[in-house]
Amino acid sequence: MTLHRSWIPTLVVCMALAVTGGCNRRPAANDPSRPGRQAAGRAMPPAAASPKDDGQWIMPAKDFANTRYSEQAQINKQTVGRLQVAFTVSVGASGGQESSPIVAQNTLYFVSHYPTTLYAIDLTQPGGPVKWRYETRPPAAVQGEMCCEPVNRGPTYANGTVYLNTPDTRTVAIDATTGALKWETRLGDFTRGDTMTMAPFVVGDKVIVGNSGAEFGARGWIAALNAADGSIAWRAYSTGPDVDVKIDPKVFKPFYPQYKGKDLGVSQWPTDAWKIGGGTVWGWISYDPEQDLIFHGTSNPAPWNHLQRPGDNHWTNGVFAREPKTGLAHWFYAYSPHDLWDHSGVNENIVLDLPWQGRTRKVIIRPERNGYIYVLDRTTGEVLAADPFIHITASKGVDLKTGRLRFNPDMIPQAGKVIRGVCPNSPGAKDWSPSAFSKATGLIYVPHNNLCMDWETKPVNYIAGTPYIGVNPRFYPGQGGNAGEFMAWDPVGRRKVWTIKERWPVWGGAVATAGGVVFYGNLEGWFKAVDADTGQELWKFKTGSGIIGQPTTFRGPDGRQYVAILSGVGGWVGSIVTRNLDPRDPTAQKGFANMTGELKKITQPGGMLYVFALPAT
Ligand SMILES: O=C(O)c1cc(C(=O)O)c2c(n1)C(=O)C(=O)c1cc(C(=O)O)[nH]c1-2
Repeated sequence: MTLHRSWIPTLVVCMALAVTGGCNRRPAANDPSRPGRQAAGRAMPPAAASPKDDGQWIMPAKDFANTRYSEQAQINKQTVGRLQVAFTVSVGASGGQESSPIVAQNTLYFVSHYPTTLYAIDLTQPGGPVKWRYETRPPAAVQGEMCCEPVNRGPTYANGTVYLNTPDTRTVAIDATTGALKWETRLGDFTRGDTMTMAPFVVGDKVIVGNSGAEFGARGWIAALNAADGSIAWRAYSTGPDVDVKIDPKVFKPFYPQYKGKDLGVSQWPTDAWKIGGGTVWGWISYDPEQDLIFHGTSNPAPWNHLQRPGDNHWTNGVFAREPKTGLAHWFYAYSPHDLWDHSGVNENIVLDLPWQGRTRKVIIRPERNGYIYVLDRTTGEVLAADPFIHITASKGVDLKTGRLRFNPDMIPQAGKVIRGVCPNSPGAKDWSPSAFSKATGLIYVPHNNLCMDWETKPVNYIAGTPYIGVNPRFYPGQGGNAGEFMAWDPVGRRKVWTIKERWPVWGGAVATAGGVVFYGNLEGWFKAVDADTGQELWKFKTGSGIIGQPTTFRGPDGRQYVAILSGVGGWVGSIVTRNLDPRDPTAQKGFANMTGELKKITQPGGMLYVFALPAT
């Protein structure tokens, strides 16, 4: 663990006070439950987007603001060392387990890797028996249509219904009590590379979902289904004419001039290339109830080989603010216009009110794949800051006047040349693995990577339903040799506060709690609790397989606090293990096999839910 210099005095004081538990008590002014909390000089989500914790965890990101913060504090810095397994449940499938275990009405729900089964676990009974399971049974052929394994990022709960997506593009609504199917809606054609892995996001009476498949030339979209019957309320594409993108000039007011003009989703592409141009919506969605706007990312343009698609490739690799009821876009910002490196822009946008130059700004904060942590004004899409959080060679910063990423001219891929030392690589400084924001510390906890690559472009033809990439990449760890990190970032001071170096990319999510503890897992299978202020390791448990899941924490029917995590290596980073790939081809696993051969010796496939609690007294 590396502690940044400015925090060393605090740590020394903390260590001196440790006997009295001094550092665990926050000053009253910092109490997140205190009225007027926005004025405390630290970032804070708006109360409507992150209401007081009721002990449940009904959506993967915990709340509309995407904080992944729990006010449960039974498990805290003093007690966490006594955490033990309360029960385990087999997932019934191996392959990457990315689902969050969500909790509503004394039932825990999660979705397995393919064959994508939804489980309901009874929390009122000892040992967590399975109440019911719902098998979605996607066709086996879909497994070959997914870039990074047929993973699933979890179910979501609203008003007595559990919603999930299937790899073959169905959104399914299940009665939360009985496990009976309420409705299912098919949204695409997986034989043409249209698939789904993301967790649905419910706002009011709309279930909002998006597709995967940019690596197969799928055209990206986000859609809202009516919760009552699954009918499609609207669908907005990430490429093509304004009418398809749901851009209406009367409503769409982007901050920067490069987003103004008619049908830029057509003109910023070679003829017809937008039809197979990616921009899928496979990541996280957040919501600001004050403005009644959702924020969602769009993935990389297809193919990865940028020589085949001159132009800014609107509206890929950016973030849209949209009305949840109509889908109409209010603003857009592109993190990586004319993407060079598969810097798929779908990471979480955490909704915060941030003290900024003497006033409070309404922002979203976004740790981005290209290596910068962005602060955007969420009312306009203006970039307030874009600070690097890892060593970057691929670009030279973001021009805050124009909002444009400044590519490093020495690194621009050319035909017939291998570009070496590109940092970050294509999974980026941070892939989908979601961060947590703590209302207690005001810090953002970011699971991320430290990876670089060599990149060789080669022409590729589009053949529906087959990979459409056009690059031979080769990945390796970045500066220092550690391929992953887990860091605490101060959004007000705009600096790393501490960081924990991990040998492998950190591919799972994080949870922060009022107990001053942060949880995350690593690819070796260790599930860890660290001190939210200092990063000091407080507890760890070795699960049966590498962890790429999202932890959650909740209050059980017995009044005790529980922490849940799915273990099960896989996803892009772990498919060398689950698919038993041959590491002698350095470009296999889309470049990862060059560095993940050893992972096969360290962990094995296998899916298991682990639920931890303090010993009952
Ligand atoms: O552009 C896309 O459509 C798309 C989809 C997915 C996915 O749905 O899993 C991933 C990616 N891209 C991607 O770029 C990526 O790094 C990635 C990692 C993973 C994973 O589960 O480990 N999925 C995906």
